[in-house]
Amino acid sequence: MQFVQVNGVSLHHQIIGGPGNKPVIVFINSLGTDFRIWRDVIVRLAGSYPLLTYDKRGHGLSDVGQAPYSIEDHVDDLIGVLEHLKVRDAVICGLSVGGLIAQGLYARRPDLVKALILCDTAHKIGTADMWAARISAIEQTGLSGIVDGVMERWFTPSFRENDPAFPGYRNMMLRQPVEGYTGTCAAIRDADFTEATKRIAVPTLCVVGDQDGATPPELVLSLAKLVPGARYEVIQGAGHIPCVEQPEILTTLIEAFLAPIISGEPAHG
Ligand SMILES: O=C(O)CC1=CCC(=O)O1
Repeated sequence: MQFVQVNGVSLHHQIIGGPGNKPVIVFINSLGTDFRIWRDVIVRLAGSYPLLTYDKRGHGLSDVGQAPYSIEDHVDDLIGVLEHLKVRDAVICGLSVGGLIAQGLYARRPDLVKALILCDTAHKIGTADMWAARISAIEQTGLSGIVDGVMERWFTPSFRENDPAFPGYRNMMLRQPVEGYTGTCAAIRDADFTEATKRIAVPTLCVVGDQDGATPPELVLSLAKLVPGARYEVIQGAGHIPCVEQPEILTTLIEAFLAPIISGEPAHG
């Protein structure tokens, strides 16, 4: 178990070593999940790249700290983890709110970022009213009152009906600290990277599940169009969390995106 104290909170993370001449790939999880969602991607990439996963504050085994949060709080934490581990020039792979944190990291500390993988995310996710309604529903009913609606956005009907892993991921959401969850809803509500994304100057892959009910393909395409030269890919047979539902396809896309960057060839959109 690896823990680091940054900005007054203890953050749970995991490093899996890899070749010293390759950049570290840093994975940032989504709202209501912990870093176990990356497991089936990590096992496929292990040995090829150094890999870092962590639980953002209010999630997993990390402390909750003082909620509500801003995206900048989450960015500060990530900077703290990267500085503690002396990681620079990393490939930052963020899912959903993790993608907002990735965009915020690039805006603040481009020196830490070699490339971006923006997975099922956007420059702006949802509306202020939508997030206010979700926070208020949770205050009345707890996470159990919203979990079924969230699962419909996270996973395809086939995964929900047939995959033995589904109940485990439902449990994962239900077991997140309520304050950490609503605190991060507030951070998403207030985040807008529409202007910042236009200034991204590192190779960027935008990828989305074809059945994503939270950040649908059209929204992720609009993100990809904002980022100069970004590559856009749609994963068939996945909802909002392709690292769980289609890890093989996502890993192949990540490897294909990174290969020319690592070998020094130009990456195209
Ligand atoms: O909970 C959802 O609807 C999906 C989601 C939105 C932002 C995030 O990180 O996950």
